[in-house]
Amino acid sequence: MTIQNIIKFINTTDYFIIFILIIITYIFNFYYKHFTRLNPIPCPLPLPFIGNLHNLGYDVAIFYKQCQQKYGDISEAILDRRYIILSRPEYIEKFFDRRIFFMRPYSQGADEIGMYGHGTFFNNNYESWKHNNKFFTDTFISQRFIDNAIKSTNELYKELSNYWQSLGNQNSSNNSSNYSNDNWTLETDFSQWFNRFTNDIVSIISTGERTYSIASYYNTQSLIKSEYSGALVEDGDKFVKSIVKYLEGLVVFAFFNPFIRHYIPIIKNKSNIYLKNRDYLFEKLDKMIIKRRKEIEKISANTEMRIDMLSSLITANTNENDSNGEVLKSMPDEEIRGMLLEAFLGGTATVSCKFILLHNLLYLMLSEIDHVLPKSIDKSCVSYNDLQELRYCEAIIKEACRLVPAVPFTYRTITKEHEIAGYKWPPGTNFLLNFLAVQVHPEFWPNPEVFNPDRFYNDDQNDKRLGDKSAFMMFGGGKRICPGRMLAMVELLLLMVLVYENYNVELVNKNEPLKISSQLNTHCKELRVRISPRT
Ligand code: HEM
Repeated sequence: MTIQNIIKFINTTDYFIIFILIIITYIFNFYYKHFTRLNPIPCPLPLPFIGNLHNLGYDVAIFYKQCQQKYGDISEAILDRRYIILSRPEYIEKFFDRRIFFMRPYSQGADEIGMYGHGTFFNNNYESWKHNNKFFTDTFISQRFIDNAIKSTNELYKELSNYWQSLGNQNSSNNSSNYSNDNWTLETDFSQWFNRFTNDIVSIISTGERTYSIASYYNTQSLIKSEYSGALVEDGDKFVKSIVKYLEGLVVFAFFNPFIRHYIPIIKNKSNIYLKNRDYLFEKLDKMIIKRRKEIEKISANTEMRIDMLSSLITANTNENDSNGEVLKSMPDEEIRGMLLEAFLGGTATVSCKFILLHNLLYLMLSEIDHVLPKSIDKSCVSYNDLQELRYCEAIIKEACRLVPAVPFTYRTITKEHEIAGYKWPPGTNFLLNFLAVQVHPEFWPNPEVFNPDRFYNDDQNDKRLGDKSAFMMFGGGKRICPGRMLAMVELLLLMVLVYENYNVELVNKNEPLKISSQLNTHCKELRVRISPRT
């Protein structure tokens, strides 16, 4: 009997029964594999097809923290694959060994969204990662770039301050008859300003060009418009929104398996929106590269090059030979785009999120700022050395980051057998390093939920655990430690000096919980504050 004849004999009920049998076999196989897996670790029960995706909820980091609370310092979850969740410093320590290059789990989603294999974060090719990482490190840690960042932050702050003053005056003149130029109040959303501020700064440092994104936010709030052309400002607004959207989409591409992304209607639609946003963003970054390439071609050999990462990336290796005398290839545009993308992703929401959560202990913060940088000195001359003296302010930043990490977890995959947390794991096992849970672990932090910067200030506290690098991982660790860490700290300290010295900033709604959510990084959705000049 031919297959066609067999098909003729099968009716609708038979098809239905076959379908049900396939599903039952799949479910049986799924749970068989689950209950006979190597090193079974306590975990929430996964469901066929979706694993533990239904447990993720809106906040991924909270889910991992709950795993620690419910199942202990080692637990596991099935997302696009099995992840072992490590929530104790000793378990994580191994991944911070600077001699080992740990890979990140391969992710088809990261490939689809255009990050896999480029830049550093999702790059598992050691040679290419090393090359790119050196670029980031040279850029963001060199004194020349840091000085440029300080200068640009000062200049941009002046612009921000003018916008606040203008908005404050517009609002106060409407609402009160006895206001004056230095006696105004502005109620506004801090998170919108600083997402844009840090985007503008990272753009200046990375590309030498502004995105005009703070001007764009000012225009949406003000009757008087900024001096920049409408098109530039609109472009800046679209750009910063697209960076934030790209970051938001990363979680869908990193953790949802391809079947769900491609075939489940609501998620498929969302994924398509993120892919469209990727296309816009990549086109924009490509245009920046082409423009700068053309500018560089016109610059004569004797002229000094502008200090920005894009120029360095474009001119890298040109006219140079390797140790064997071979002419080195310059970096392809696709690779440069990957590096720019990571700089924008790393520099936009992470720094701003941290900055806007620094309200606590304002009084102590201000007295240190006034002591190190007396009010009389011109803040636009603040040097890197001055900032290093702000030790209490730095402790505040660290403590805020301990409680609400800007990056609440990271991940690694192993390529050789390793013993971790008392179990032997085969190559290919994926691990989640659960920073959020470790940084409030009661065995390592006394009164973990209490905000107390003294933990990072009092050197003589003699608390051995503070010396344990894996109990506090603001910037991760090992070879893959954040290359933007120095820039991030400088920017945070400088913004603290500039904003809090000159303005009274108070929360509009002191009792309202913070509107934050964590995907791959923590994002502050809104923070309503009341700003007025400090006299
Ligand atoms: C407060 C601000 C910031 C925080 C808290 C932060 C934190 C982190 C953390 C925890 C990681 C993961 C490290 C690991 O896997 O061990 C990371 C990676 C990274 N960060 Fe940052 N970051 C910040 C700002 C920045 C800035 C300003 C940039 C660049 C402009 C940047 C660029 C990167 C890059 C490229 C990586 C990937 C490194 C790799 O995998 O080799 N970050 N960051």
